[in-house]
Amino acid sequence: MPHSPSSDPATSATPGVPADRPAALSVEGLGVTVSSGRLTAVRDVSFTVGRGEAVGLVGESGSGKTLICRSVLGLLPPGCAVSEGEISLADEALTGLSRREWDRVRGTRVGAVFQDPASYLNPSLTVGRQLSEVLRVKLGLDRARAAERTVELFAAVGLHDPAEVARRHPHELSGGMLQRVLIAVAVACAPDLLVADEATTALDVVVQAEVLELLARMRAEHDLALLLVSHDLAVIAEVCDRILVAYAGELVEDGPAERVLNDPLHPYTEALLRVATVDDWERRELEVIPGAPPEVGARLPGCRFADRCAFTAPECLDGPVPLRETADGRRVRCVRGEELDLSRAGAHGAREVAV
Ligand SMILES: Nc1ncnc2c1ncn2[C@@H]1O[C@H](COP(=O)(O)OP(=O)(O)OP(=O)(O)O)[C@@H](O)[C@H]1O
Repeated sequence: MPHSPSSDPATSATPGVPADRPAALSVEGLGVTVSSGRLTAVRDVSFTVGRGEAVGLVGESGSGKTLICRSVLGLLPPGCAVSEGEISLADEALTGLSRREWDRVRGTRVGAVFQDPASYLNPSLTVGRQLSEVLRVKLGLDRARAAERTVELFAAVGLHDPAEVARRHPHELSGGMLQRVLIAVAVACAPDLLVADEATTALDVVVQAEVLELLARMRAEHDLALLLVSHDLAVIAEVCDRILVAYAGELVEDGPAERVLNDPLHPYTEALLRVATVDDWERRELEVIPGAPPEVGARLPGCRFADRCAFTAPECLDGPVPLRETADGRRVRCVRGEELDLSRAGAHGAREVAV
């Protein structure tokens, strides 16, 4: 059974979470340093994912998406660390957990699926054995019950002939099958939250659609919250209720998917959507917006997007720009956010975009 929130869950008072949903995940003022603390790669990141909600995280390469996900999973690479902020599940603070406590939380409270499933599986053990071990260690099932449950879970993620699949080693399975195995491992202990970082990127279009459908089904059946990172805006648009836009290590926009996609408030979001040709979902990847984001850790006088933005005014350089809430409950990190009408035909958020 999924865990239920404690008596004092984060609630609708938290920006971004709909009134009827308690938060499954809250991230408050997250900062992440890289290069052994010398550079700040993620700063002032605050967001929530409500129970059963699917939240997409988008942004150019290097904007900090993976560091944010790995902070939530307690899996930052060597040399990287959470330097500021709080991360909590509905009823449990995660910041500062010991390695042992993280091992308990991962799998039971939070599951993860990444781009390259093979690298998260042991090549010398059958996939059935690997899932059975998780069930025995995390849920205390005995050998027979764990083996039985493994086959049930493989069937639940749509693997045909699950008993036979359980006897195979990772190299005997296709990429789509491996991703289903990893999803089975990730949801085996009924976590509240699944973090999927480019989980469908390496799959062909048909298998990608099947895996997305599987995630949607898991979410509906188990009230699972999803934090989904993808370069593919079509994937985000299809799956997510809400979209977070990251730029240069900060969140610059947070709002309902439909509003963010059709009426963006931040010039970066508008530029991102335009280069991805919002109406043309066949183009799978975001193209690069002309110009370059600031170097990791660069200290700038104001908005980090200012030198690529067509709307920069003197006030944009008057100190760090906070992520502020708008009248309609969205959030934007732009001093001119509500004054600009970016939905107008012909509005251009970024300079020098070839038309
Ligand atoms: N292990 C590391 N050591 C040093 N710098 C790192 C490390 N991991 C990430 N960074 C830096 O932190 C910034 C954010 O990286 P991150 O991987 O989170 O970006 P991303 O948005 O996920 O990019 P992509 O879409 O390419 O995966 C990048 O500039 C990156 O160079």
